[in-house]
Amino acid sequence: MGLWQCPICTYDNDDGLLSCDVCGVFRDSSSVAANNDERKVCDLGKDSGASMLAKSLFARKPHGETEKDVVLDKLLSKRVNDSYEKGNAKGRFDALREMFMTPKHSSSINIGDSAPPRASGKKGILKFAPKIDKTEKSAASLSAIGDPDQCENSSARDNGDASEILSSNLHPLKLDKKSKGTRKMTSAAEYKPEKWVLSEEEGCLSQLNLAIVGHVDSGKSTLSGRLLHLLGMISKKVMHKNEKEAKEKGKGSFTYAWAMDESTVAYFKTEKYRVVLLDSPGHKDFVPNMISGVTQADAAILVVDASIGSFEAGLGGNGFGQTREHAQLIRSFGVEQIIIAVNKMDVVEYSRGRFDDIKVQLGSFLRSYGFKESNVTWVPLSVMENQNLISPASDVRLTCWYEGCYLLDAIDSLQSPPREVSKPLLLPICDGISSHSLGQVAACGKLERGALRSGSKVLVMPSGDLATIRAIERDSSPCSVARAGDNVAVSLQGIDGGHVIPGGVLCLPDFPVTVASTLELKILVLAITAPILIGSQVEFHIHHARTAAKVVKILSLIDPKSGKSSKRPPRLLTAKQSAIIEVSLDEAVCVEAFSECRVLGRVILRAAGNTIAVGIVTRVIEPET
Ligand SMILES: Nc1nc2c(ncn2[C@@H]2O[C@H](COP(=O)(O)OP(=O)(O)OP(=O)(O)O)[C@@H](O)[C@H]2O)c(=O)[nH]1
Repeated sequence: MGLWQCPICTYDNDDGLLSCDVCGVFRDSSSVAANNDERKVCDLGKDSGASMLAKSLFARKPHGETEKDVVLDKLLSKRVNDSYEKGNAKGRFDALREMFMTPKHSSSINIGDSAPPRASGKKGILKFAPKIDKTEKSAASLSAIGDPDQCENSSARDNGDASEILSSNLHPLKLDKKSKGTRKMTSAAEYKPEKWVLSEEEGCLSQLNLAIVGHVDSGKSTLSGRLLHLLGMISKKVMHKNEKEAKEKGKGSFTYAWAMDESTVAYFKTEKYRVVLLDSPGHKDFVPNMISGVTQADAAILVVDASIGSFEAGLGGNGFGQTREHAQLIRSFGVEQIIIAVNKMDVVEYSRGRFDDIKVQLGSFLRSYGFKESNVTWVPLSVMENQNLISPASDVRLTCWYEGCYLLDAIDSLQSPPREVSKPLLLPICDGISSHSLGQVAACGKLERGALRSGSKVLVMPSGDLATIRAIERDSSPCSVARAGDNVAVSLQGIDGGHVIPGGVLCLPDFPVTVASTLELKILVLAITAPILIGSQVEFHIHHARTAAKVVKILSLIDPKSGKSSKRPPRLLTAKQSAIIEVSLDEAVCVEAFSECRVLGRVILRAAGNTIAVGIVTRVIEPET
């Protein structure tokens, strides 16, 4: 069978196909063999422009199945995965869920109680496999997207006082759509924090939310498990059980990884920080969970496998490496400080040459993604042989050339992330847990702004319902006050559990966040193979929310050098382009323009299992009423 090349994405399609298998663009009818299908192509080809191209995406699906159906099916199947493994929540939150959900505990557990929950955390999950370019242009565009000053020049302004706040359905849980007519009452600038908000707890270490990311099998879970073990956070009993089980299954090397999976805690203390680990398995199928986890990260450890071939695979020579993709996603979510843990150095005999080579190769990618050299720390280590983890290395093959810091030292050298304690409360919900029998509801997530304490009244968005904070838990222990930066589980009173959903937000009643389904975005297109068109269906991610969305307008291209918008809107977007587009979401989300609130203004677009663009919200467009 012959081939024909798509004029748009240049993919070589089998002769029998009427439209491009990759981007859906119709084959030029003049070159199609004279058969029955030819008439169909010509008929459809009477339509013109990008909308016709978009239609072709639907035309090739069998049995009337539309592209949208396919996207939604994918979303649904992914949600099934998500429902049992949350990359961001780790043991504490899973424990809460388990306590509420298992009959064994349901009669006795009260999350307001002071007893810490017994946990059985599941391994967090994540993955994705976009092909990402390293060109200077992409770098410039990406930096521009992450730079708030450059965002100011967009047409964007939040719709402010006139915003009507709608309840909405958000994935993965369904919420009845209803308008509460909630209105913004006060501008954030008018917020005056109460005294208790600003009075710091004495002797309390500041919390550092540390994402652990990297290519599949690079050793993330083994590293996390071993760190927790070395720092005394895993009991001998649990370790013994894991060792036994791992040996029985002939997988002795997984002892530490399993310890991480079953750890009762996923945090430890250093001299400077209470560190919460956000473990993120590297398989590409779990990137959505990784995105949710990374939105909470203050800094990250990117684990790379030093073995010959594995490091290269992680860089994506075959198009499926997660090392680069994870690095780029982390950066696009505002994480600036990164530790590169060059693991499995034992496999390469602790070779200095190999370490330097990895530094050169990966370093150039990191720079192109906007990481400053001063914010990147490189640590050669072997988790298996316990070299350079919580104390200086002892193996002479490493000590003979390496004099830098060990991993724990590198973590303590991270700069304390700025905390917006004196701003109005903002807690994006990464997980909601409810027990109908007990009438209790809990929300989990990182406090991004402000503070909360037991007894405070909060607004739960997008439903717009009021609830009262009943109890707060941090690091598996109850506390009366939590502040910006803390990762907490909060039990709520007076609210229907179905309204506390991942992607929702807890905020102050006088400072509700905006809820909208039509947004203007500034995006950087990654190394896609199919162009983005008007009508393209995408999977839209924003903080912990995700929903299907459609590109409804491509407004302008942005010149990577000048940052200026083109006068004429382009018909489609290809790899490495930066553009302003408008998207319409299937479900409304809690959102603010990036210039107003970074954490609610960063977005990622995915399609067919790949990340196709990263960007920011430049304008929240009022939903039609
Ligand atoms: N030789 C050697 N093997 C290691 C080292 N660290 C981890 N491993 C092995 O690498 C394999 C993968 O480790 P994991 O911790 O499961 O890797 P991961 O990155 O969490 O994997 P995913 O969750 O699937 O992405 C296991 O067999 C580990 O025992 C190391 O320092 N040296």
